[in-house]
Parts: sequence; structure tokens; C-alpha cells
Amino acid sequence: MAAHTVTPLTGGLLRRTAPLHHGRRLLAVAAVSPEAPAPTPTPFQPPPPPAPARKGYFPKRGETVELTCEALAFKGKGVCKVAGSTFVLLCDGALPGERLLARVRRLRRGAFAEAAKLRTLAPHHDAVEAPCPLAADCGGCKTQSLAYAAQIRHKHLQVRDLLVNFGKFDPRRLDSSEPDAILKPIVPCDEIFRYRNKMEFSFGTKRWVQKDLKDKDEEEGVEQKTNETDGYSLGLHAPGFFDKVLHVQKCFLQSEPADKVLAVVQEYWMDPTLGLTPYDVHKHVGFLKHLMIRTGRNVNTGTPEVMVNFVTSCYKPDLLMPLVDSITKIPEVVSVINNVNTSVGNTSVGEQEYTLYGKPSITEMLRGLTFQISANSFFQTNTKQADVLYQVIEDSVGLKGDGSEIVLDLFCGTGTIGLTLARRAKHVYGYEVVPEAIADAHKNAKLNGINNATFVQGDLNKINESFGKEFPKPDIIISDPNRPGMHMKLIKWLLEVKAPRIVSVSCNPATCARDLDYLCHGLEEKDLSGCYELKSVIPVDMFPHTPHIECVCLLELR
Ligand SMILES: C[S@@+](CC[C@H](N)C(=O)[O-])C[C@H]1O[C@@H](n2cnc3c(N)ncnc32)[C@H](O)[C@@H]1O
Repeated sequence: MAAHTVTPLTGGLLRRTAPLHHGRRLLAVAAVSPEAPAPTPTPFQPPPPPAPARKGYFPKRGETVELTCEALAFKGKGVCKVAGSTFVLLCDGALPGERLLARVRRLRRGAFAEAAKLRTLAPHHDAVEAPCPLAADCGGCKTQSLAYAAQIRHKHLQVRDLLVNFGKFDPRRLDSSEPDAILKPIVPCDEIFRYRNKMEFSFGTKRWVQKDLKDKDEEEGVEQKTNETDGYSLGLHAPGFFDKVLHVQKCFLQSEPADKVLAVVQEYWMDPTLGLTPYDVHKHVGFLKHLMIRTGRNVNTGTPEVMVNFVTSCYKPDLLMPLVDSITKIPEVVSVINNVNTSVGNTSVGEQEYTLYGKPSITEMLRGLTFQISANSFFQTNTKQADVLYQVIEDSVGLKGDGSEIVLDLFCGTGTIGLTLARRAKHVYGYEVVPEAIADAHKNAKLNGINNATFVQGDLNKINESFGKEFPKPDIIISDPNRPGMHMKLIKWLLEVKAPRIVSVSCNPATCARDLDYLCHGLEEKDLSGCYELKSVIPVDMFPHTPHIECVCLLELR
């Protein structure tokens, strides 16, 4: 692995202000320096000459500035600076190497500012044409116009910098080209489009228009791309808005059959003769709330099977039937569900669920096991890459395979990780807070003839002294928490129970690095007794074109 140049932390910082479980706050995240430029596939146009350097620049709210993006920060924001200045402006949609015009939006305690991109002045080093025409406006694919190789490089560097700055790991142990380097090369995704098995779209009464930027830009004579006009909409929420919906005709992240369903729904739902209205989140009137489309694989044929779930504010199947008749002409559609959610909230889980067509669940296959997935079950969203991720987890877990070891699967969801390991373990114990997920885990175990797995519902943020008494001492612990990471109570328990190996799986490298710091460097300064040694970190890219990155970390008791 090549050694990377890394900007000092002060070169770009992102403040995380929400308090974490531990009382500590994450004050900075990695900013990574751009790597050597790759060939630029977009046609060359001479960029305007750069603005003169402004040493000692300090931003003013509302001003328009010319910026250069130097790196990608955690969450995919560009780390930008005015020429000649060291002050950092974080800008959504700015990509490393790009020169852009932006408006200063917010000053963050004088430490850094947030800016909104107006337009590109000169493209970044690794520019490619984004296939989706909405890529610049939709918060879903922030980095679609960055070549995939560059996306991977930046994700790898982010993980590396977070391990150094939050995890306090020695960069020399991470960067070495030796096979024992802790940070392994990132595992890329083979399919970088159409990888999501589930998309959830919202019906809205307001179609998103970037009004505030547009108005001001027109005054300033800056050309700004905008989206359509006000009106009903079906698509994705505009970034940062719960009531404005970006109209989406097709999504390059979902399967082709799912795109066919979306096209049919878009064609018919606004037909006034059908009497279908979108739910108004301000007035709490209207019928259609969300459209969820899930794609699974038929266990026998391997062909796609699609579930369509309409989330509505009340149960009026007659209103939906014309739409159902149209979408069920698509051969892959095997299930149409109606979740009825009468609450005023924006959630897509209904209090009542009705099957309007076909079966109530679809099947999915993962590492040789079969899973029944209903409309509200949790399941890894990139099935193909989940197969790769679970292989990496299985390799890191390194079960002997003689059926002698006890595995504890913390944050087990529907039990998928534990069940894939159960075949080589003595017994798997899974813990998870959502009761429906535990019920699914039991069903999944039964469906696959697995008898050596026990799943327990419980909140791992609220464990007490009795936790751990109901299962034997584990030989290996897997921990796969949500983005906030592990609660301090759980970290303390892990340090007390001293399982020989822990495999920490995380979708948030910042909280992951923080938790690794506690587990490897202890809670008391300089006391490493009973702590773990970090053996390997393998980043796996599950979500191309987004800032998300999954990490599988192996820890061994010292
Ligand atoms: C990232 S998912 C991992 C799921 C599973 N390991 C998988 O690979 O499919 C995290 C899981 O942790 C669960 N969870 C979140 N907070 C929890 C808590 N305080 N106690 C127990 N489980 C929790 C979530 O419901 C979710 O299923």
C-alpha cells in the first residue's frame, strides 16, 4: 500500500457538536489531501484565471467567494479555502481539486465556516460526467462526478486520518507497505450503480426549487441550475428539508425493475381522475406518504423479485387499486403492500400492514442462506457487497470450525452475521433492541435449519451487572452498532469480560476510531492491562458515490 500524504488536522476540520454517549465530543475529523491527479476524462475548457490570494481572509455570512477544494471531509463535504488563506470552509458538493464559486452560509464558532456551492469554475482532477442528471441536486449521490478510483482513495485516506486523530494509532503502523500494516487496502464495490436493494421515495406537496440561491444568483448574474416548479412531487427529500421533495423519474442506485415501477407510478399517480393526493406534512391532510421499492432474488431461479410498499395515511385500498393494477403488469412485481401510518410523523413504518397483491414478503440470499424480508424488516441494502462484507467479517473472526467456540453477536439486527457464522460455531448469542428484528432473526434461523443460535431483545445502551450472566463467556464478540457507536457501559463491559477476540464492524469511521481508542488504549491513561491490540482494519465500500464507508476491525486481547 502506498504511503499517503495527509494534511495536518488543522488543515480542515469538521466539528461534531452532538454529545456522544461518553461525554467526549468529536471535535475534528480527518481532512485528507488530494492525491496525484488522475487523467481528466471531461473535455478541457480553459478555466477563468484564479482570484488573487487573500492572506488572513475571514469569511462574512452571505458573501460570495472563490474557493479551491483541497480534500473530502467525513460526510463527503469538500474542505475548501480561499487562495492564500488557511481558513477552512466546508462546502457540500465540492470535490478535491475543484475551483468553485460559493456563498458563505454559516460561521461555526469562528473555527470554520459552511458554504453553499454556486457553480464550478474549474473542474477537479478526477472529474467524470455524472450519469444521473439530478446528481448535483440530490443529497443521495454526493460524489457521482468523482471517478470511482478517486472516491475509493479518499475514503481510504479518511479512515486512515480518523484512526490517527481519533483512534490515536501510530501512523507508521497504519501506512506501512508491509503485510502486517494495520490498515488494509479498501475493498471496492464491483457494481457501482444499481446496487441498492431498497429505495424509499416520498410523496410531497412541494416540489423542490432552490429558490434562495436562485434569486440571489440572478441578482448577481450568476447562472444557477434549478429544479422545475412548485407542485406535487414524488422523489427524494431535498437535502436538509422535510417538506420539499426533489422529483425523481429514475434512480441509478436501484434495480432496473424498481426503476420500471417508479416510472409507472410517476405516470399515473397525478392523474386527477384517480383522486390520489400527497400527504401534506404541514396541514396533515392527504393520502400518499411514501413509496418503498425492494428488490430481492428468487431462491430457486436467482431472478429479481420486487416488493412495492405504499405507505398511506389511512386505509383506502380502492384508491390504490388502479395503481396496483398498473404496476403488477411488470413481471418482476410479486408483492404489493400497504402500510397504513396514521401518525403525523414522517416515518414509513405503518401501524397496520395489508397485502394488496401477491405475497407478504420476498426472499433474499446471503452467503448461502435464505432470508424472508417483509416490508419493514431491516436488511443490508447492498446485497452483493454485503456478501463481500460478511466474507471479510468471517475471515476476521477466524473461527476454528470445530464447533467449539461461543460467538456473541452484538447489535445483531435480523441475525444475518451470527447466522452465517453459526455453521462453524458451538453457539451464537445475538442481542438487538428492535423486537421485530429479533422475531425475524428467529424466523431466519428456523428457515435455514439453524438450531445453535439464540437471539435476545435488549438495549445495549442500558446494560447492567446482570448482562453476560445468561450466556457462557464468549470466545469472539462481534459488535456492529449504528452510527453513534458503542455506549460507554458496553465498552466497559467489553474490557471487563476480556473475550480473546473482538471484531468491530462500523458504518461510521469517526465513532469507530473513538471506540477503538477506548478498547486499545484503555479508559485510564497509560494503563493498557486488559486492553486490546488492533490487528487489522479493512475498509469495505458498500455505497459508491456516497461518503459512507464500512470498516471491519480485528482486535486481540493483549
Ligand atoms: C448497523 S445495524 C447492524 C445489523 C446487523 N448486524 C446486520 O449486519 O444486518 C445496527 C443494529 O443495531 C441495533 N441497535 C441500535 N441501537 C441499539 C441498542 N441500543 N441496543 C441494541 N441494539 C441496537 C439496530 O436496531 C440495528 O439493527
